Amino acid sequence: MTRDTRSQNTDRLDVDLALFGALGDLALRKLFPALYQLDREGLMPADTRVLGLARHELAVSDFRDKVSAALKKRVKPKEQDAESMARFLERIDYAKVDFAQPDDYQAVRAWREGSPRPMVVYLSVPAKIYGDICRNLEASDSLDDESRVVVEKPIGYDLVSSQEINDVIGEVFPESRIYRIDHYLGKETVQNLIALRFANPLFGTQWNQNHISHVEITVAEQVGIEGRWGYFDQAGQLRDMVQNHLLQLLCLTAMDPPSNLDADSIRDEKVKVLKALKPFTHESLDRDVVRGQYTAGTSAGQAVPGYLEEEGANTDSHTETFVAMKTEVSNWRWAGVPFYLRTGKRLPDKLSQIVIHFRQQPHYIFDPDQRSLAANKLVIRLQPEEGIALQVLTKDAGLDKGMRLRTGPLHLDFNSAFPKTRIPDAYERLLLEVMKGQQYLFVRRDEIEYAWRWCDQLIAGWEDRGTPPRRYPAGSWGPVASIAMITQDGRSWYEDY
Ligand SMILES: NC(=O)C1=CN([C@@H]2O[C@H](COP(=O)(O)OP(=O)(O)OC[C@H]3O[C@@H](n4cnc5c(N)ncnc54)[C@H](OP(=O)(O)O)[C@@H]3O)[C@@H](O)[C@H]2O)C=CC1
Ligand SMILES: O=C1O[C@H](COP(=O)(O)O)[C@@H](O)[C@H](O)[C@H]1O
Repeated sequence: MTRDTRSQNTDRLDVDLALFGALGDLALRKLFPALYQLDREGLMPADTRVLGLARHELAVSDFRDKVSAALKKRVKPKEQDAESMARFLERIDYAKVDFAQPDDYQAVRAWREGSPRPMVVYLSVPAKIYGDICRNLEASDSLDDESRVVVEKPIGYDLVSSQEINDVIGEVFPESRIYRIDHYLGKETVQNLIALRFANPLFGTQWNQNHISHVEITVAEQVGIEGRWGYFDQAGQLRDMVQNHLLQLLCLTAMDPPSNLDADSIRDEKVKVLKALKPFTHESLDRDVVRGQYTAGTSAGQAVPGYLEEEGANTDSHTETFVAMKTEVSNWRWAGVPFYLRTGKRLPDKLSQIVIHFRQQPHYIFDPDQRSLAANKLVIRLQPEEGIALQVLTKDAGLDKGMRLRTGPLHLDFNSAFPKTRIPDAYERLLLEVMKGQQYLFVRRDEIEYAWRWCDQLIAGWEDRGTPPRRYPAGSWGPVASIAMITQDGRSWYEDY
C-alpha cells in the first residue's frame, strides 16, 4: 500500500472548522461541548471560526440557541461561564446544505472566501456520505492545500466496504491529512498507557511473556443501545466496539516500543500487533469466543427491556450485544500469553480497564494456602475513575499473623493525585490534536484494514455456524459461558480495582 508518510506538525491552532452533521447526536452531545472547553481553556485562538452544516433551514441565531442549549445540558454547571459561552457562540456560523447537492456547497465556499486559515472538515455523518462531501468540497473549490478531514467510526462494515470508503476520501485528501477518530485514543488513561510502558524501566523490562501470564481487557457498558437500533443491529458489538476500541487498547498494550513518538512510528508498531493476531479456527471459535444478547433485566435499579424489545426492534435478530474472547499475539514478546477481551451492553457497571497479570515467583516460600494470591497485577482503569493500581503482596500486619500475605494496591487515582487538573473529555484532546496537525492519536488506513481482516474471518465463522447468541439478563456480567471460558484456564475476570 502506498501512503503519504509526511507528518504534519504545524502547531498552528487557527483553523476554519466546518462541522458536517451539526444538528446530529454526536455534534450536540460531544463535539460542541468539547470545542467550548477548548475555548474556555484558552486553547482556541481568537480568529478560529466554526461553521455548522445541516439540511434544515435555520437562522444563525437559532442555530446558536441550539448549541447553547446543548452546552447547558452537557457541560458541568461549574464549568459553564457566561463570558466563555458568549465568546464561543460568537465564533459559530450556520449554513443549510444538503450534503449530496453540489450546488449547495457555494455556501461553504462563500464562508471560506479570503480566509487565511486552513480548513478542518469534520464529518459527523454516516460514512456512506463521506464520499459525496469530500468530492463536493473539492469541486466547489472550498479546500486549501492544508485542509484536513476528520472521519468518525465505523469506517465501513467489513474490509471491502472500509476500503471503498477510504478510497473515496483518499481521492481528495492525502493520508497525512486524514484523521480517523477512535475516541478511546483520546482518553487520558489510554495515553497514560504509553507513558507507563515506555517511561518506566520497571515495566519496560517486565512487559513480555517471561513475566506476564495473561492480559484482560474489559470494556463494560451499563447503557443499552440508546435508541440506535437501526445502526446497532447492522453492526453488533464486535463491529461497534471490538474492531476499533478494544483492538486499539490491545495494540497499545502489546506493541513494541516505537523509536519515537511520531504518528507513523506508533502506528507502525500497532500494525505489527494487528498482523500478529492469531486467526480463529473452527475449533477455537467454539472454545474461545462467546457471543451474547441481553434480555430484560435491571440497570441502575430500573427495569429495562431486552434487546429484542427495544424501540424499533426486529424480534428475529441474532445480533450480539456482548462478546468475550481469548486471543493471542503470535510473536516473540507474547507467545503463549492469552489476551482475554470482553465487552457488552447492559452490564452491571460502566467499567473499562486493562489488567496485566504478572507471573508468580519461580520458587514459592509462603503459606501454601495463599498460593493463589501470589502474583502482581497492574490495573489500568480508563473509566469511570481514571487511575492505575499495582496490586502488590505484603505481610499482613499483626503479631498473630506470622508471615501471612495480603494484597494491597499501590494506587494512583488521577482525580485525587492531581485534584486541580480537570480530566478532559476524549473529544477535546482529539480536536486539539487535529487543530495542531498531529496525527498520533488517529488511526491510519492500514490499521483499520488489518483490524477488519481479523474481524471479518471471525464474523464469517459465526455466519457459517449460524448459532444464535447466548442470552444474558440486563444487569448481569454476560452469558455464563463467558465466565466458563476463562475459568477453564484456571483464571477469572478481575472486577475489583
Ligand atoms: N452518536 C455517537 O455517540 C457516535 C457517533 N459516531 C459516528 O458519528 C457520525 C455521526 O453520528 P450521529 O451524530 O450519531 O448521527 P446523527 O444521525 O445523529 O447525525 C447525522 C446528521 O447528519 C445529517 N445528514 C445526513 N445526511 C445528510 C445530508 N445528505 N445532508 C445534510 N445532512 C445530512 C443528519 O441530518 P437529518 O437529521 O436531517 O437526517 C443528522 O443530523 C456517524 O458516522 C456515527 O457512526 C461514532 C461514535 C459514537
Ligand atoms: O463508539 C462507541 O462507543 C460508545 C462507548 O463509548 P464510551 O466512551 O462511553 O465508553 C458505545 O456506547 C457506542 O455504542 C459505540 O458506537
